Amino acid sequence: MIEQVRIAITGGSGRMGRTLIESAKQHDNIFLGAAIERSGSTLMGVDAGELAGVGAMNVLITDSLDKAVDDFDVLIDFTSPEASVIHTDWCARHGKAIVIGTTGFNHAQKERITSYAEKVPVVLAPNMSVGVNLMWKLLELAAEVMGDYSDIEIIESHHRHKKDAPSGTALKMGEVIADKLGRDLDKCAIYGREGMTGERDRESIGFSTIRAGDIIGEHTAMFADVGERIEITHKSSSRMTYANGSMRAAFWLYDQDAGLYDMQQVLGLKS
Ligand SMILES: NC(=O)C1=CN([C@@H]2O[C@H](COP(=O)(O)OP(=O)(O)OC[C@H]3O[C@@H](n4cnc5c(N)ncnc54)[C@H](OP(=O)(O)O)[C@@H]3O)[C@@H](O)[C@H]2O)C=CC1
Ligand SMILES: O=C(O)C1=N[C@H](C(=O)O)C[C@H](O)C1
Repeated sequence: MIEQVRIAITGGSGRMGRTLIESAKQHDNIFLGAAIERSGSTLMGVDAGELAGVGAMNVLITDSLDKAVDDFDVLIDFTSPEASVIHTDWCARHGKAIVIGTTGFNHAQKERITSYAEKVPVVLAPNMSVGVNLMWKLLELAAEVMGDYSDIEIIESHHRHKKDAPSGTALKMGEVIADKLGRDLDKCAIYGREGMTGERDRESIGFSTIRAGDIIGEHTAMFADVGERIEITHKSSSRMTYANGSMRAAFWLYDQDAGLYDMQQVLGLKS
C-alpha cells in the first residue's frame, strides 16, 4: 500500500483552497505537489504554505494544470461548477483521479462529470465532513419512521459569500429523504415561500435558505407532526472538517478503479 499520495489543489487561494493547503501540511500521508489559481491572479509564484498562513511549503502557486501534470496523482477541486467540469475533463484526459467538493451543478454538468468518471476515479460530494455523512443515515431512519405523516422542512445557513442556493448539502438531504419515501424531489421540492401559498401540500419537502455573516455551514431537517417534531441538525464550526475529509478522500481514491464515488464510500458507510 502506498504511504503518501501527491495532490494538487485548484482554487488554491479560495476559502477552501487555503484550508486544504493547511490540512495537507498536517497530513503525513499527503504531499502537496501543486496549487493552481486562475491565470492573471496576483498570487502567481507565491508559496502556497505562506498563502495559507502555515509557513513555506516550497510549492509555488501556478496557473495551469498542464504545468503541474508530473507533480501530482489526485486533484482536489473546490472552485465553481464551470471550472470543476473543465478540471474533471482535464483529469479524464490525463489519467488523474479527482475529488470534487464544488456544489451548484446543474443536471448537464453532473452528466458530464459522470461520463468523465468512466475514465478515471472521481469522488463527488457536496459535503466532506464525517458528521454530515453520518447525518444521511439519521435522515433515512427519521424518514422511515416519521416521513409518511410528518411535514418535512430543510433549513440551511451559510456565509454571505456563498453563491449557490440551496446548498449542495441541503439538496442532498432532500434527495436522501425523498428516495427513502419513494418521492421525486424534482416534483415535491418547494424552494422558499411567499404570498398566498395556500395550505401546505403534505407530500412537499420545503427548503429555506439563510445567507448571513460568516456562518460556515448549518443544516437542519425538521420532521414535524401535530404535537411533536424531530430536528436533525449539523453545524460546522471550521472549514477544516471539509478539508480533512478531502485528504481522506484523496488518499482512498488513489487506489480505486475508474468510477463515480461519494464520501459515504470513502468513509466505509456504504459499499
Ligand atoms: N463539499 C464540501 O464539503 C464543501 C464544498 N464547498 C464548495 O466549494 C466551492 C468553493 O467554495 P469556497 O472555497 O468557499 O469559494 P471561494 O470563492 O472562496 O473559492 C473558489 C476558488 O475557485 C476559483 N475559481 C472559481 N471559478 C474558477 C474558474 N472558472 N477557473 C479557475 N478558478 C476558479 C476562485 O478563483 P477566483 O477568486 O479568481 O474567482 C477561488 O480561488 C463552492 O462550490 C462551495 O459550495 C465549500 C465548502 C465545503
Ligand atoms: O459554500 C460553502 O461554504 C459550503 N458549501 C457546501 C454546500 O453547498 O453544501 C458544504 C458546506 O455546507 C459549506
